[in-house]
Amino acid sequence: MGGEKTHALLLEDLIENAGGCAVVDGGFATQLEKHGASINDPLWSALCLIKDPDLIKRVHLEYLEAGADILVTSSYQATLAGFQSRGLSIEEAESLLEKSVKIAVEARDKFWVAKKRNSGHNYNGALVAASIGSYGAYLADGSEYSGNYGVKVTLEKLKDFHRRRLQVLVEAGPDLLAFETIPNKLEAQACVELLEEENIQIPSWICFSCVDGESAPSGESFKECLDVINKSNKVSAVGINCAPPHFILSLIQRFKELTDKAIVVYPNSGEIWDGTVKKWLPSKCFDDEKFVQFALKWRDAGAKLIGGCCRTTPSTVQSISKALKARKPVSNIRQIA
Ligand SMILES: C[S+](C)CC[C@H](N)C(=O)O
Ligand SMILES: N[C@@H](CCS)C(=O)O
Ligand SMILES: [Zn+2]
Repeated sequence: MGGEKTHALLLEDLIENAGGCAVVDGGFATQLEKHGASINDPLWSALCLIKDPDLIKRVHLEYLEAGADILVTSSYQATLAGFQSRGLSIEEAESLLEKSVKIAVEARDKFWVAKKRNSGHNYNGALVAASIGSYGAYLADGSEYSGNYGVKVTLEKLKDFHRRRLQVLVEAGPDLLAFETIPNKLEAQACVELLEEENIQIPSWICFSCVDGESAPSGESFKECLDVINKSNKVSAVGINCAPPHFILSLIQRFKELTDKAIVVYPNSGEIWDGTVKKWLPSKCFDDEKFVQFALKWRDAGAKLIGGCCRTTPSTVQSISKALKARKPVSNIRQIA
């Protein structure tokens, strides 16, 4: 069996062992802020890789305790260019990227060793997904929600932007890759081409942002976007993250028509990010109870990976996990070494 097959099975096994639908963690940056971290900065949550790595580990452990089967790393807005513009060397920047994966792996291993000692727990051995935030996240101008990168941003430029970060993250040993808040077809294409060109052997998901409930933020249809992704077997799952929960059900139904890949959804609380003032604005917001009602519908509509994004917390994930795993047969509990 080739390495690629083994790695792809890791995600499939997790979904099966979770009872048919695995739980992704919740708002990572949100939880850092709950603990007092100040991330109003061009590096956003990645600032904590420099300032407070212990807090990153603490937040990962909180999401594991809440029942997350997948931890998404702190690298969403961690980029080589971003770190270098703060005066760090390329070596230091690469080492911070590597650290984002190592911290999550350490948290996962520590948690699992402790849980394995007690029989009767209902946890799965979690996987670590290295976050790869969109180019718009790096720009820090709200363009991960507009998809408007301007005419100068070509396919090659996007591939150049992502390539070295992708290589460093993969070398650090995550279980999978999570492309997040991709706002247009061009960037989806760049991600797919990079996975092929770099011959990446671990599974990945590509998640789009969405601001109208219908299309990618750029206005391009999800059919166009998914046609690009469907061509590659390097992508295991596709979906939506950091969009309002009330958009999700119909998007899952749409995606089911457009792809055979697993569907992953982890929406935000419904608040809207204002990229100019760098604040979450209240909108049609949803509490944990409502989020869970939605999550059950998303599961029934065929989503295989469900979690929360910005403004959701460990309490949201705990509620989702309890609800989604209520039917999980005891014999299915994953016991990996
Ligand atoms: C997912 S958004 C809230 C992340 C922050 C944004 N890229 C910014 O830096 O303004
Ligand atoms: N993984 C990132 C996504 C931001 S949209 C986070 O949770 O902070
Ligand atoms: Zn988010």
